Amino acid sequence: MPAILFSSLTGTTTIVASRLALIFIELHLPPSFSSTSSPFSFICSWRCPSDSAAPTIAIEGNRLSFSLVSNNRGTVEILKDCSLRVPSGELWMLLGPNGCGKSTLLQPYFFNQVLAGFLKPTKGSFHVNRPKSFVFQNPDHQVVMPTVEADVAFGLGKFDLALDEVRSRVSKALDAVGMLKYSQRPIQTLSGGQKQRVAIAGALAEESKVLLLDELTTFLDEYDQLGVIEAVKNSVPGNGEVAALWVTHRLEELKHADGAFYMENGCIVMHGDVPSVVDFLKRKQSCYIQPFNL
Ligand SMILES: Nc1ncnc2c1ncn2[C@@H]1O[C@H](COP(=O)(O)OP(=O)(O)OP(=O)(O)O)[C@@H](O)[C@H]1O
Repeated sequence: MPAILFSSLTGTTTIVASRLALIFIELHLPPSFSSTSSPFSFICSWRCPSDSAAPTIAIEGNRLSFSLVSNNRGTVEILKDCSLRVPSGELWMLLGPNGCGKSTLLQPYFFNQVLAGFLKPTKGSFHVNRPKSFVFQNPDHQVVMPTVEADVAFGLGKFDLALDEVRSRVSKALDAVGMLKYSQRPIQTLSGGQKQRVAIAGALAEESKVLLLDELTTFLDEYDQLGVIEAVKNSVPGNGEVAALWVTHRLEELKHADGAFYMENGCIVMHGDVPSVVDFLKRKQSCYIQPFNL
């Protein structure tokens, strides 16, 4: 690791350990999972080698199901037969009411089989391009280093890079999220949205091909929300290199996406381009609103 960037390392041992664990996972686990107990563990046929115009699929899931055994409720089905695909170069959003399974669906894509028997899908198969990165809802759970540039450089410690290369990647990533001028700033002086942008820059510096984003803007005001949206859009520039799947509750963010999935009760009940999903959601809302005569 570039020691010069880490010279003022302080506490936050737990978060550092988490980041190191994520690096370990990324380095040691295969990009695909296929449940051996599944009748659906076939190789997905979304990719068609003979069709050169077809987009590469960066994230794909086939009939994923996930159950937990609960002490008082027995077996609880959290995900039921969920299939999805996100092409490279596109940003897709994952929407749905609280508790419908959005975060659980995102997690298997990131953790793969690492938690053996915990977040391993009960049925189904998936594949995610690599490298991939996960950005959490609360940036305080992710940023660990004392300064902005040190935090972005943190994940690069797993590569054997020359210091010049580290500096170049850090600058490029910070520039992409509009944070270059904050390179030397102590992390604790940043707003929530600025910290989120630093976390996204960390993923970009690692040249991640897939960004898994969980409710990035939940704690942010409108200004920071827009900064984060801009950062994500710049990170998925449409050149087919990076794909993002973003869990959100904020319907106004949909207009920034290339497409969306809508979940209810563990199932993906609708997916498509943004106009189709907006239309679907409007029809759903009118069912709630009409009885109140609003
Ligand atoms: N480890 C667990 N043990 C028991 N139930 C769990 C566990 N993890 C998730 N669940 C349940 O699974 C369901 C889906 O949770 P999940 O966090 O994926 O929902 P979500 O759609 O992301 O919700 P929110 O929008 O509130 O973040 C919830 O009912 C949750 O209580």
